[in-house]
Amino acid sequence: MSTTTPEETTETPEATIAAARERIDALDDRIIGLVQERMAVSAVVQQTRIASGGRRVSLNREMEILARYRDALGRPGTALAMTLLELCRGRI
Ligand SMILES: O=C(O)C(=O)C[C@]1(C(=O)O)C=C[C@@H](O)C=C1
Repeated sequence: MSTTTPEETTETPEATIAAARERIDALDDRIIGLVQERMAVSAVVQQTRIASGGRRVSLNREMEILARYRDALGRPGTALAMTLLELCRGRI
């Protein structure tokens, strides 16, 4: 990651924005890949629990996950965790 600021370079604002957007796009690609990986791992947990007589959903575990995201990211973190959980186990 570059640590130079626009003031330290002769880059135009347009070039700085374009370069930063490329990094954002690359980060978003990685985030989407991680979400898809999370969905696959979550499916293994859910299928294993169902196959052994349990329920698809574990509310205690979801409370832990919500708290973790809230502690790290504040209130929007809770919303993000809820969206991730919906992607991973569907709507409840
Ligand atoms: O950890 C589990 O027990 C899971 O089933 C995974 C997971 C998740 O995606 O994080 C999905 C559904 C459950 O309600 C809780 C958590």
